[in-house]
Order: sequence, then C-alpha cells, then structure tokens
Amino acid sequence: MYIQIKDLCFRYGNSKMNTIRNFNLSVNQGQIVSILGESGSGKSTILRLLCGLETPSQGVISIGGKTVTDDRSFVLPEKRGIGMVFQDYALFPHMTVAENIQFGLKGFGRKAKKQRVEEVLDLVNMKDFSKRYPHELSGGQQQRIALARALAPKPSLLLLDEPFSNLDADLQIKIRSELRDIIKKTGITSIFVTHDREDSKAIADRIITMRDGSAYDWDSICTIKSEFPEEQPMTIS
Ligand SMILES: Nc1ncnc2c1ncn2[C@@H]1O[C@H](COP(=O)(O)OP(=O)(O)OP(=O)(O)O)[C@@H](O)[C@H]1O
Repeated sequence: MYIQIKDLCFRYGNSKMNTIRNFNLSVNQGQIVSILGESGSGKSTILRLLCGLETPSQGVISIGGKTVTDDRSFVLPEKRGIGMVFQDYALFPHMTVAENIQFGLKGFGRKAKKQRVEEVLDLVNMKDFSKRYPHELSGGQQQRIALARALAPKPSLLLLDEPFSNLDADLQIKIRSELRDIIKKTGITSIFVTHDREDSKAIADRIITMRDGSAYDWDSICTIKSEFPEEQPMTIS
C-alpha cells in the first residue's frame, strides 16, 4: 500500500469532540481516491492531517512506506513531498503564471526551473499562457494552472480539496475528464475530497465516503444501500 492511515483521531483545540474518529484508509500507488462527504464531515481536516498542517492525537500515517506521523515521529509538511490544489486555487494575483509555478520550485537551478515550468504547462495544455496573470484566465484555466503548480516539484502524492466548486456546471463536466486524464498521465497517487458524487464517480478509481470523521467504503455501500451506510467504520487489518 502506498498510503496507509491507521486509527487516526484528531480534535481541534476549541472543540469538545473528535473531528476525526478512528479514520482508516489505504491507497495503492497511482490510484485516484475520492473522499466523498457532506459539509462538516471532516474531509478538509483529513487533507490537513496528511499534509502535516495538523497533528493527530492518535494514529499512524505513512506515505510511500515512510511513516510521517505516529506517536513518536512527525515529518514537517515541506518534507512530505505532497502537492496540493486548493478550493480557490490560491494563485498569487501579482505573479504571472510562470512565476506562480516557479514559486514552489525550491532547490531547482534557474534553467531547470524554466524547463520544469514549460513541462507542466505543456502537461495541462497551457503552454501559451506563461506570461498571463491569474485575473486574465478563466476559472477552468486557473484550475489547470493550480494543478500545474502542484505537480511542478514532482510530488509523490497529490491532494485536491473540492477542485470544482468554483466552476460553473458545464465547465465542471468538461474539466472533470480533463483533470482525470492529466493526473493519470503523471501516474501520481491522488486523493481528492468533494461533496459532489458526480465528481467522485467521474474522476476516482475508488470512492470512500466520510461521515462524522470516519471512512466507509463506497463499493460495499453500493451493494448494500444506495445512500450513506449504517455499518461500522472501516478497519485495516
Ligand atoms: N480550525 C478549526 N477550528 C475548530 N473547528 C474546526 C476548524 N476547522 C474545521 N473545524 C470543524 O471541523 C469539522 C470538520 O471540518 P472540515 O472542514 O474538515 O469538514 P469538510 O467535510 O471539509 O467540510 P466542507 O465541505 O464544508 O469544507 C466541522 O465541524 C468544522 O466546523
């Protein structure tokens, strides 16, 4: 398994209850997994825990066979090799497309940076847009640039938080298949969270549903019941 999350628990400091409760998930290398859940179920919190932006009270996270969080160790976010696409794309408005992508390329020489920017712009079919500013791009184009920026440092894991929520319905349908094709071309292991089951079905190799901080396997749900399940949360042996 490329990613293993075991018995993860987490509570925000100002909250009385655990937001994440015995969350278990394993993901194969190269797989695109969607975490589907209603607002407040804890989807963004799981991404924050994977990135290392929050510390769990219990549980283990390992990525690519390396433990990044357990009761003794904690790998810093910048050392985890994770690329992230945020809901609002989070592009710097005062920087061009190329500058936005270059920003995350620490440790690359000048020439290598330029080359990598060209490669990822080509990957997302935006080669001619390097000198544009974010406000000169459509929502779909901004999303592709956000994806290019996340992929530029060659992360080993890609996380996407509600990647379609800022797009209108027609564009959303077009971009879904585009996004899946780009991700599959890179072969990167990906987890994306959404409240929209059509997004999940269009992009994911596997769907996990999340409710009250725990994960449930969609495949078993579909055979038992068409809506959210009543059975016990997933466990990993
Ligand atoms: N910084 C915070 N401090 C306290 N509680 C928080 C914080 N961030 C989120 N929460 C709470 O944790 C729970 C899970 O939030 P989270 O954002 O992970 O859910 P979500 O499924 O991603 O929802 P959404 O789709 O609305 O973003 C919610 O009840 C939320 O109010």
